[in-house]
Amino acid sequence: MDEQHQTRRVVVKVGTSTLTRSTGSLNLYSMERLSRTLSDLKGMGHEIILVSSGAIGIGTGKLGLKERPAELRMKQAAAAIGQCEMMHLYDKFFGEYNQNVAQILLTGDDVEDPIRAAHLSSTFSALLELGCIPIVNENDSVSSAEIETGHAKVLGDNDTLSAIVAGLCKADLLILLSDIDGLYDSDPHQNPDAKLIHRVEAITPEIQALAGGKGSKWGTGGMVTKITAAQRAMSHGIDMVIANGSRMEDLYGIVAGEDIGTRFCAPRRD
Ligand SMILES: Nc1ncnc2c1ncn2[C@@H]1O[C@H](COP(=O)(O)OP(=O)(O)O)[C@@H](O)[C@H]1O
Ligand SMILES: N[C@@H](CCC(=O)OP(=O)(O)O)C(=O)O
Repeated sequence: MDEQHQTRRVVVKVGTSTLTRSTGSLNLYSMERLSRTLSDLKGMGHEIILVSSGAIGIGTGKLGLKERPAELRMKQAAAAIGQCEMMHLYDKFFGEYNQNVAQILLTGDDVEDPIRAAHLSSTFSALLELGCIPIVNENDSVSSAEIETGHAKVLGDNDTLSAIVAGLCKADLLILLSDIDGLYDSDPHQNPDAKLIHRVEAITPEIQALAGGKGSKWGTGGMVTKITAAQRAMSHGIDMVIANGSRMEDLYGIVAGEDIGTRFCAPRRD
């Protein structure tokens, strides 16, 4: 069977910058195309798990606030409002393509505790067996560690969470959709001559040193958390690709193994 037709278990992570516009309002176009493309990939026989950020951003937009709230309890409240809205929209968009979605909200404790992690892993496999698309986010409204910076924490951002989920689900591939084409040799928002790196075979200190912070007021973590996620995915034998969420059609080529974005290549498992 060639790679084009091989069934693959794919975790796709989408960032706030892809789901919301710079004004803070929802990017419905992007959400619809994401839902359609993932539904189509599933129709092609792939198993899909979506890790979606956006709860705080969407909640902030729904409340009509100009900025992400600074106060923790307000961020958690915004997450509770935004998560509900986000799942409502995913249910609607995926539903248009006859796909059932399921919500999974996680904290660091859930993935660190071996019993909870085992339950989680069985739930994922049951959902996939039922033909569902699980949609995962951090449980921001019950855990402060995930949305505060500077804490000792297991999760802390959805890039890391998506790599943990990929490991738990024994995925074949992790794709991080961002507002940028991949890892560059410096932050393109600071250096217009920055060059895209197509393949990374190992996370060296040189690669780590390339990563800068977030690109927009809605994002968190920037490339630093994406490199950490790559390291974790590779340690599970899973390739990770960073690609631009503004070109959802690229997902077909990435799943088929084409040279799109930046591919972090895990050592072969066989
Ligand atoms: N070396 C680099 N290559 C690419 N992007 C970088 C680099 N260093 C920092 N960045 C920044 O990382 C941003 C993407 O991360 P982030 O803002 O957290 O978005 P997301 O919501 O997709 O997680 C880019 O917009 C870019 O400004
Ligand atoms: N869990 C938070 C997002 C955390 C996060 O990592 O955001 P992002 O950098 O946009 O992927 C939320 O749903 O708002």
